[in-house]
Amino acid sequence: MTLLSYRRRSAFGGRAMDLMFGNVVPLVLGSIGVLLLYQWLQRFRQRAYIQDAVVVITGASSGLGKECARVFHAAGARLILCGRDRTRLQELIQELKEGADIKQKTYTPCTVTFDLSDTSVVASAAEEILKCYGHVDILINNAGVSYRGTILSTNVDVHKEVMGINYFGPVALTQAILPSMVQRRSGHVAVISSVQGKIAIPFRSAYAASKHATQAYFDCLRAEVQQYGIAVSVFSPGYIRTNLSLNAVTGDGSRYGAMDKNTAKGRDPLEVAEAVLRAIGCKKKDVLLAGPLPMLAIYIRTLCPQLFFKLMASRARKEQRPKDD
Ligand SMILES: NC(=O)C1=CN([C@@H]2O[C@H](COP(=O)(O)OP(=O)(O)OC[C@H]3O[C@@H](n4cnc5c(N)ncnc54)[C@H](OP(=O)(O)O)[C@@H]3O)[C@@H](O)[C@H]2O)C=CC1
Ligand SMILES: CCCCCCCCCCCCCCCC(=O)OCC(=O)COP(=O)(O)O
Repeated sequence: MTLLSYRRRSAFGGRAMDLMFGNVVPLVLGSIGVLLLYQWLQRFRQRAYIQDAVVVITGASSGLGKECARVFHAAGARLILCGRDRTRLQELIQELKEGADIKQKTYTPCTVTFDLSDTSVVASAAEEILKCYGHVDILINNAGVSYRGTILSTNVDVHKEVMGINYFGPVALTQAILPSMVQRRSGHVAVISSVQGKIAIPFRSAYAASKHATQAYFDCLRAEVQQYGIAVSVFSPGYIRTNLSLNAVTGDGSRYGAMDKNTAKGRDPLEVAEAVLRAIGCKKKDVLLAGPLPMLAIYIRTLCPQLFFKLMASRARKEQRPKDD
């Protein structure tokens, strides 16, 4: 290497170092700073959105609804807890009071008890809800029931019962609360649907149908009420470790009463509730809270329906075999 080429090279290296420390490093550090600031602002906005907000949660007496009550209470929301069993709701309020963080401003929740399957009482329940704080900021339609059975052995009344609780109940409650949100030009309606609102699997006809109807109704609602400043979030979780399978109804209307393996191995309801809180805080519209397999199933159903139908038919044959035997 000649002296000249060595000098040229070291001059080039020097310029590269100048460029690096003069432009690239400040640019990278600046971008990281902007990103962190953006994240901090997002978190601040999410917290401010929930703090003092009037939040209604249906099905708050157990499972996901109970955990939603915990996380929204801890975040400073003014809760109105709904369910059919006043005693269980009062027990939850006691638990929330005892576990409250003294650094966070929290409110003692109100309760409104009613049966969602009886649409004739939903309007008066909504009035009672609206009387608590004069308005509702966030309505979380969480209450629901599942079903297990073959279509051949299922009474039509069971389909009506499941549709009543999972679909007509939330529709009636939402429509009773909506006018007050429209009047205020503000509000947020959320619903806990399911992966089964996007794909239908065998032996869940009544449940999957009710969740597909839910997805469709709330998608229409989102489009219609955005102009009034009202947000709509649809959540589609996969299996969650709750009493859902125990409380499921069967084809003859009796309680299924067993803890399914998939439910027992499902996600922790507290973790799901935290994801619901975060997503509502940033007004997410459609939130899938499921693992890779249900996600893959949704893609296959959309992009390659013939394969999905084959897979489901084979699943139906396999699952039915032990029962037939
Ligand atoms: N667990 C899971 O794997 C998944 C659940 N989901 C959905 O999450 C939601 C919550 O279910 P989850 O917590 O798992 O199940 P749980 O059975 O633990 O809770 C269901 C809740 O709904 C309430 N409820 C049921 N029927 C009625 C009714 N007729 N009127 C009023 N309230 C009623 C129950 O209240 P009460 O005390 O009065 O019985 C209970 O609080 C449901 O919509 C479910 O479809 C979605 C995906 C997966
Ligand atoms: C050749 C590629 C193979 C890929 C296989 C993909 C097909 C896998 C099927 C997966 C089905 C997932 C079903 C998930 C159901 C679910 O999470 O439901 C949530 C619930 O609401 C639970 O209610 P349930 O009453 O059924 O417990």
